[in-house]
Amino acid sequence: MSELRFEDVSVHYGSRRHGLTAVQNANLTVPDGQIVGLVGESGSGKSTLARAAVGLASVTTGRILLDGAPVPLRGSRRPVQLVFQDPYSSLDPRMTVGASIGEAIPRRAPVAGAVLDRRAEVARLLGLVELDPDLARAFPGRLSGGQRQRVALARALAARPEVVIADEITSALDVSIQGTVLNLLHKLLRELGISMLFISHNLAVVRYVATSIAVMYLGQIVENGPADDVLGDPQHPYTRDLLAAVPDPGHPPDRPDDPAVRAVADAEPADPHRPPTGCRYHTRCPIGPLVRPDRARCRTEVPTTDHRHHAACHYASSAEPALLTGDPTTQRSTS
Ligand SMILES: Nc1ncnc2c1ncn2[C@@H]1O[C@H](COP(=O)(O)OP(=O)(O)OP(=O)(O)O)[C@@H](O)[C@H]1O
Repeated sequence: MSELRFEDVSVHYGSRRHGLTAVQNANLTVPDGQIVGLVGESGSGKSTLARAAVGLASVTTGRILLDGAPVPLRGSRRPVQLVFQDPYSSLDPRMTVGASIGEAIPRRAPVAGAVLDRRAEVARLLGLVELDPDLARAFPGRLSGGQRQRVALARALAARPEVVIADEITSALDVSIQGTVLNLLHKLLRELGISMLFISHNLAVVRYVATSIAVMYLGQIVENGPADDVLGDPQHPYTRDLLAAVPDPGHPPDRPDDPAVRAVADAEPADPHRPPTGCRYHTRCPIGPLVRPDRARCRTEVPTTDHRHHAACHYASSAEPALLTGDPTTQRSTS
């Protein structure tokens, strides 16, 4: 069993007065053997949550647990591994692929044959990520982006992790290569029984791999549940907006002459140093006080996440987004 659990995790950067809370009270579970997708726009705190799980960012409050115990961050056993977005900067250009992967293999007692063992282990790891073992002698400069990302994955697997956190690992790749890397991930996790937190700003990619999905906005997880529910019946207006942003030829575009569309489009992006009070999305929300003055509570009251699949919105059950229904005064009130 390998379950990664974030319990009420907050991460604050900088000084108490002038810093910024990049993650606030995040609760998230990556169950054994499952892929959980974490989505949200740039700056929402996804990478910070990932870095906190491996000790690269300090947890200010809350706990991160692996099977109920704090994640080991020191020593040779590193059961949670992070794979970064950029395969160009995550590999040392002066080291061969084999040396890079070999370096990540935990040290064992220095016994005769250990060098050979290590070489065999590097070959096994390259095989796992479907690369030719001869590439061990190559330098990263000779590899394509997709090959580098496979090497980065092999490095993570060298530690025999129980959980892998993949942070935007396909974002820098050509679309044609993204699919093969995603298929490889699927296969590996099934074969090795590894759990995964898969971070992406791209809902279409997350939809492809994840069994459940958490949505982050401005440091908070605003919706969380089984992938089919979150994608098929999104409750939080931010999730709906993310979904609407995924190109869908069968869907009519928003009407730019709609006053609600204009009000939301004209809204200033929120400042993470001074996040909005109440619901953090209220300054951009298409069903909030921006277009519905009677929903002033969104400005002051923090919504709880007690809806069907955990959406932090006072009006989560008001199914139609204002953007698509036009005149806000004719909308059904659910308050
Ligand atoms: N080391 C740091 N010091 C101060 N602020 C930081 C640091 N790292 C990130 N931030 C800030 O924390 C917030 C969350 O950033 P984070 O990188 O976690 O978001 P993200 O959702 O992963 O975005 P992206 O997809 O662009 O990486 C942002 O406002 C960012 O500017």
